[in-house]
Amino acid sequence: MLSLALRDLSVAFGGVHALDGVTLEVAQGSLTGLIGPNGAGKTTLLDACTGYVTAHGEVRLGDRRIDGLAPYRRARAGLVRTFQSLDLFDDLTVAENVATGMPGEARRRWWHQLRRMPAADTPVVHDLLASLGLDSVAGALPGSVSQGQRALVALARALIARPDVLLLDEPAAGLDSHESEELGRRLRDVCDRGTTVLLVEHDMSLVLGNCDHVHVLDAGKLLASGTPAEVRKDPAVLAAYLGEGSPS
Ligand SMILES: Nc1ncnc2c1ncn2[C@@H]1O[C@H](COP(=O)(O)OP(=O)(O)OP(=O)(O)O)[C@@H](O)[C@H]1O
Repeated sequence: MLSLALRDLSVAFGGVHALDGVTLEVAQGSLTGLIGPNGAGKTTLLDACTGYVTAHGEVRLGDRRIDGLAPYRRARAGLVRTFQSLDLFDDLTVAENVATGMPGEARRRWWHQLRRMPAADTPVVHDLLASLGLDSVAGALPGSVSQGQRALVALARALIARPDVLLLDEPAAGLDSHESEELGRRLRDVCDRGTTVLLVEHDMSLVLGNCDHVHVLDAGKLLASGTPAEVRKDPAVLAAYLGEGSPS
């Protein structure tokens, strides 16, 4: 379990300052939300942390500065992310999808030690599926399970790499309110088991109902930070959301 700290992080796309000097911390072991209106820079912040865009500024995982590392090295260091589109493999089962997230070394170890047992059949995959309530659909194809279950499969595929810090990009997109509540409970559980989580989300109930702390971005800048109760009544946050629906 590690913290994630960003210092003066900036990203420009031509003349667009998608991120403009953002400094914030995701405390070790916390479920932290990152919200903001469309185009605020939330996905760009995840891209900058994971090395998918050129950024200036510092990214620290615990005590280690990682902003100079290639994306795969940041993942190896313990920083793992999901993407807005779930990008599950339609022709692989739920368990096989999750196994694709296993670090190559772990996959090879299982493969050799257990007489060529496929990674998807290993206890580590099935224990993770069980912890997320997916054991009954382990052998199903993603197209035959609910959207809520697909979101959990994407979460499991990220968790199988045993990240210290997990970045989630709109995991509740397309979920109904029951599925979103279920996801919130699962995310709390993930944190309680020792993973630090940064949650980018438009679903305000999910963020304000479950997060320990919330950061708010607007036009590439950090607008506010605080507990859900503090952020909910912050006048600057309410103003930023006018016309998009208040975060209350
Ligand atoms: N590859 C790119 N090239 C040019 N501009 C980009 C690129 N990616 C993002 N932008 C711009 O950067 C700004 C921030 O975009 P970003 O996708 O990070 O916002 P967001 O907060 O994640 O939005 P949303 O909630 O709609 O997903 C926007 O003005 C966007 O148009």
